[in-house]
Amino acid sequence: MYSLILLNGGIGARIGANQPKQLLKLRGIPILVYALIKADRVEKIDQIVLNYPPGWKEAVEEVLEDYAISTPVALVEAGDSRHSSVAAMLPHCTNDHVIIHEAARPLVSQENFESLIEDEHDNVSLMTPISFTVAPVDPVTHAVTGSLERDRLRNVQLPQKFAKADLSAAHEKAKQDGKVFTEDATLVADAGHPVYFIDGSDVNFKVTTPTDLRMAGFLLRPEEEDDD
Ligand SMILES: C[C@](O)(CO)[C@H](O)COP(=O)(O)O
Repeated sequence: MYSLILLNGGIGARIGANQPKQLLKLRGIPILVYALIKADRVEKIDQIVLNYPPGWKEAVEEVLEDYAISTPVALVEAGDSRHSSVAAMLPHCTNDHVIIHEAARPLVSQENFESLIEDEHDNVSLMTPISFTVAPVDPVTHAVTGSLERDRLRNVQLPQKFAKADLSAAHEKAKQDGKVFTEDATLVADAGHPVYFIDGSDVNFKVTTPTDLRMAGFLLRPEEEDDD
């Protein structure tokens, strides 16, 4: 069985709302609820560890009361970084295998979770091929400093699954080395544990900007409004 670490602790500054973006409503439902509902349907997830931005515990508790999520949910206050949040949530996980997802990806599907679980490897991330070009640059001088081979790059998505022992050891190592990562697949791989990717889906994008918010509202099918 799997514990789901559901990252919900950001304040979503890039959206410019007066509340964390994951509490904003899309088609009448808080963004956070879409991922909760999908995870709740996955038979092999028997625990959800959910964090909340400091000061927003009651608001998140109200959301949980309003939607009938049957999987037990443990609430943990978010740290001041993604690293510290994941590290603080890990000890609450009751299983040896964990899945990490983020509330800001409301278009995740039940199949996304299940394809990870079905994969034979312990440490696996959804990823998609890149359809554009990524260039290394010097952000100060605006000089282009090289080139990257597109076939050897992937857009890292969540959800991801990990052996809890590998994830804990990798977090400890990153802390000791003073290294910062923007997600956990590269953090675990950097610590020397094998990590693999399987195909994600373009639809499972992260809602970061006001434009993303509009696109997500457009793509969320009315069928999903009936799920609560
Ligand atoms: C985890 C992530 O969504 C992978 O694509 C991304 O790195 C998150 O970035 P953020 O700046 O923490 O929103």
